Amino acid sequence: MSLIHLYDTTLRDGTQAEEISFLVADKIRIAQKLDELGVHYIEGGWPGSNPKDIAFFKEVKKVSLKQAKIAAFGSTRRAKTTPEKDNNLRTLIEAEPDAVTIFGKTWDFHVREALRISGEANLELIYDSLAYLKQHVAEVFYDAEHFFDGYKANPEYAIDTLKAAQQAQADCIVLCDTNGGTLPHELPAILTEVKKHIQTPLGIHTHNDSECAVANSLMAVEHGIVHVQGTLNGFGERCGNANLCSIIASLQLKMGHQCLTEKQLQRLREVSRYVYELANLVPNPHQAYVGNSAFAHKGGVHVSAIQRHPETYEHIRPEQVGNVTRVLVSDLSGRSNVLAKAEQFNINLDSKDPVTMEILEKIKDLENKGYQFEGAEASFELLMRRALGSVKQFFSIIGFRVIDSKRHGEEKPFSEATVQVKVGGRIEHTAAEGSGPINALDNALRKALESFYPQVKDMRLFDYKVRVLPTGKGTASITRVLLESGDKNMRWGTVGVSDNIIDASYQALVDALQYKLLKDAEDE
Ligand SMILES: CC(=O)SCCNC(=O)CCNC(=O)[C@H](O)C(C)(C)COP(=O)(O)OP(=O)(O)OC[C@H]1O[C@@H](n2cnc3c(N)ncnc32)[C@H](O)[C@@H]1OP(=O)(O)O
Ligand SMILES: CC(=O)C(=O)O
Repeated sequence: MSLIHLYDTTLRDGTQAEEISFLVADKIRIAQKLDELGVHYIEGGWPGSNPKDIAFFKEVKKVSLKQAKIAAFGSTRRAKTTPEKDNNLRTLIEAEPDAVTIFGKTWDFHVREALRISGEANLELIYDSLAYLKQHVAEVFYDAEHFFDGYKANPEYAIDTLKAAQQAQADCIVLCDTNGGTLPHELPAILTEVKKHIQTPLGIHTHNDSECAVANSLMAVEHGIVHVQGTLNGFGERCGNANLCSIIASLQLKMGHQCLTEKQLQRLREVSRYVYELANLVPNPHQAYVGNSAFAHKGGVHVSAIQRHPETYEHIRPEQVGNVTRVLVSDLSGRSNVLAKAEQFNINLDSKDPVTMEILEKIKDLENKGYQFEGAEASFELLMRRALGSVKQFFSIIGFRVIDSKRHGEEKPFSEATVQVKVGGRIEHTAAEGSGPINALDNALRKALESFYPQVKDMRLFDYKVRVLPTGKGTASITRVLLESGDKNMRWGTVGVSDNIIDASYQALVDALQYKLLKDAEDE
């Protein structure tokens, strides 16, 4: 199978997404990751747009990339000037990239309305901008903006614009579904027609407005396209660009195209998450191939089958893209879920052991009360170990009291908690203040335990989520609290449920502390 060139535009079209903006340093770090992943071209930005993008092209020269080529993006020249005098083309050349990509108009409607010039003048813009760039830059790509809409409106003119790019010796002509409205079944006939007129290698650049960006890209490859543009995680203008993570995995694992090495493909999830991290966005758990839920099995029937053979409910082996199989526990679980979790936690449990059924019934009962263990595996492990009688009672709480007072309108509320903790035969009675009642309780619990277990100081709270369960009881509703705690070695999730938010938080805090002490004791 032919080599498909992967062209990443996360740093350009990706930053056209509403919530995304990268610092220059972040752009450089992402470029390095993309290079390690093995993409062939990295579009770094539009130097004619802003100083940050100019700085990127300066800075990227200082890092040594293993194999990726850096591309700069811009448009054809402005109508009222010549290529030599056009500011945008000048900045593209001054950026000294390995490749330049410029977009031009294909759709006669855009030529009329957006550029307000004649069709003939637009053909000249395309031709002389590309021909000029070819004299200065090693590789020049042409993005035929709105190609599919333009072709549907006026096929002859759309093909003429591509011919102008071909005549100017563009190295690749990229057909863009700029508005993202094209559907996969439309592509084969259009591509067959294009290939009758154009011998220059063809590329594809799609947007996801009809949720078909990846499908359109794959269909295009199936019909002879050799260069695929997209962004990591599908970041991009409006609904986003074609998600390169999905494209790479499908091309390589399902369509037989060697884009990356096997080892590089195994880093797909890591790179996807790295880009989320630098974009300051929470990863989409349901993202194909690389998401947390992509190989997470919840239904008991599924879990039972994957334990017999993973392919029964997994379309690829998750480790091929650096992901892992996960088994979830919920009220949709059967014994297989419990047994799979026991194995994960190194707990010996037999399917015929009555405790297995007891644990399963307990989970279903707790889920019915509002508990959820998918984000609270530490609470679930404690539940299992408690059912088996195999967890040490590091401490017990005799009681707690939380006071939250605001004595007059302008005063900041004051929160204080007292707890009584018993460890062995000793009772510790402590009080602590906090920013709000939960924080005060957290502080008091830790303070009480620290004299017995100094390692509690290392524990940090990373996330605190409260969900009001829909009972229709207003402020008397049941709340579920999910905590994410951690130390220098790991992170763990715990859960509490109550019609009293402080009690729900208390349960999750106590589980978090118990789990920390349990894991530290195991390590010792
Ligand atoms: C499909 C895509 O995603 S293309 C990429 C879109 N990305 C961006 O626009 C982000 C970066 N853009 C920018 O920073 C700015 O828009 C700039 C610096 C490029 C241009 O800024 P301005 O000069 O103020 O123009 P403005 O943003 O209003 O854009 C309209 C101008 O672009 C021109 N233009 C649009 N497309 C093209 C094209 N393919 N070739 C030549 N000129 C074009 C229009 O004719 C118009 O020029 P005019 O005002 O002289 O008639
Ligand atoms: C070039 C480009 O980004 C587009 O047509 O969507």
